[in-house]
Amino acid sequence: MEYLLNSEEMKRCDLTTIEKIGMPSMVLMERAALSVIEELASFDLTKVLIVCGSGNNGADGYAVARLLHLQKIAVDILFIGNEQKRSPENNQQKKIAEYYGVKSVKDIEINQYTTIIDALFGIGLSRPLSGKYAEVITKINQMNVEVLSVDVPSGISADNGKVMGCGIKATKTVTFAFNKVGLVLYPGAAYAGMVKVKDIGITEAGFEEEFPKVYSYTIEDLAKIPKRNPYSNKGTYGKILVIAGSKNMSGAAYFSAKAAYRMGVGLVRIVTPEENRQIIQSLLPEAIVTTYQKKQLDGDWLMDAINWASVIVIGPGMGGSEEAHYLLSKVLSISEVPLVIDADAINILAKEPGLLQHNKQNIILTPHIGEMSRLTDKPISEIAENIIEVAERFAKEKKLTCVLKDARTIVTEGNRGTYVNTSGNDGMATGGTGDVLTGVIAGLLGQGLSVVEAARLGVYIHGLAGDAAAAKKGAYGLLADDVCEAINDVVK
Ligand SMILES: NC(=O)C1=CN([C@@H]2O[C@H](COP(=O)(O)OP(=O)(O)OC[C@H]3O[C@@H](n4cnc5c(N)ncnc54)[C@H](O)[C@@H]3O)[C@@H](O)[C@H]2O)[C@@H](O)CC1
Ligand SMILES: [K+]
Repeated sequence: MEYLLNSEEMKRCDLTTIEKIGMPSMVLMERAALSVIEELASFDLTKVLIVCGSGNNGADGYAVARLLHLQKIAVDILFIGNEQKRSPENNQQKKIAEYYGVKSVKDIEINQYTTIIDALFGIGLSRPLSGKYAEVITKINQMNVEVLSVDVPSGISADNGKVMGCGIKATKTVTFAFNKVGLVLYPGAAYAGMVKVKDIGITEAGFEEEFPKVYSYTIEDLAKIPKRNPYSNKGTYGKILVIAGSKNMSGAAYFSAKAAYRMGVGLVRIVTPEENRQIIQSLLPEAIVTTYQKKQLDGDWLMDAINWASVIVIGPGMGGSEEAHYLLSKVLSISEVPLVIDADAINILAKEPGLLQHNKQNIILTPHIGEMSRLTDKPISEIAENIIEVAERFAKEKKLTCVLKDARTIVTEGNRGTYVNTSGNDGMATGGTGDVLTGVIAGLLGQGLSVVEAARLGVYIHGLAGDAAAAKKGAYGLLADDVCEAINDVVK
């Protein structure tokens, strides 16, 4: 697990470390500068320019300049800011750098530098950039030179990854103590380049009682996958009912069901229109197939299927027909088991939110941004820009677990910690991968994970499977089936 801090949380942690724990600010800064030097090993240091602002991010820049200068590396400092507004540490670092004879310049000479170090703004950025700051950032971005950003690419909000007017496009960002939300969410993640989190002596002790709200998973979290039991049978690992597919649309049911099997469940039963029987049975003979015909929905078969299941997936490829509507309303009103609601079932809910009145607080809803836009009546751009807040508010209001799918998928119950997923790649932006996700989540539910844990871990595993598949086949031609097949590279 990795915490993702916002600037307020990081500032509080800095302050506690300095004032309560007693670690001197200048010691932290020296370690910060040394960690930047370590990460410069792969850069061409023939001639380095360090752009410094007037706060403590700029102070880090002066310290890096001095350390490089003392290693006999040619380095210039360009100060952009207000002399009167320098922080105490900035003044002190400037004085030390000047004592050792580090050179300052007044402007950037194009084509002179092989590396630029960006120490204009870090977590202290508080408003959009304009004037001389915007000018220098635009100039740096236009130069064909590698850039290392100190802590945060200047102009990117550490809170949410938004570009505040303009932002440095870094090759690498060296961030201190903990990763930041704004380096993980887009567009910030794209501006940050490769992100390295460096220990500078600030630890979780600095959180005191109040831990950061947002976090991500790392490979160690795979230990949360339930262990297999040597004394078990196929009923032990869950009975998953997948209500999916419509006439001419059988793939979604197949992907969801197959992913659940790949994730380790014992039994999967697919409920789908009669037209899909043959194709599903030949694609996935392991599945039990129950089919229905138009206008033949009533009857014991549906109750039997619902009562049989320990987990239900509903929606993939189901369409918006009367039958789909009937199935969803039945499941929502009768079922007591965890539900994964996706795709067409989400669109039905968007039109008829009253169907959620029977919500037994065991629902995982997995909208992508377009579906969330239909659910909330908000424009897609507004959702993309406020992805964490939108997911949290929706989950809290509807009392469910929301999996808001995007390049960085959010998983939240609304009031506790919020998960931001960092696994996965752009190859997964292809038809069917969402169906695979429902199967992975259902598989984890079937093996006993809580609703929110299955959602978080499912999203993480699904992304890792996408990464494993892309490593083998490349991102361009990735198919949902490749992601499905790669689940077992992740879960062994
Ligand atoms: N001892 C410490 O406090 C440590 C601080 N560290 C560094 O310090 C940074 C935080 O320092 P600060 O809190 O001083 O913040 P910054 O250095 O990020 O910037 C703050 C300054 O920029 C001004 N500012 C904000 N937005 C502006 C805008 N749009 N246009 C013009 N001016 C603007 C603020 O008024 C303030 O003067 C971290 O990102 C990190 O790099 C690290 O060295 C770790 C230790
Ligand atoms: K910076």
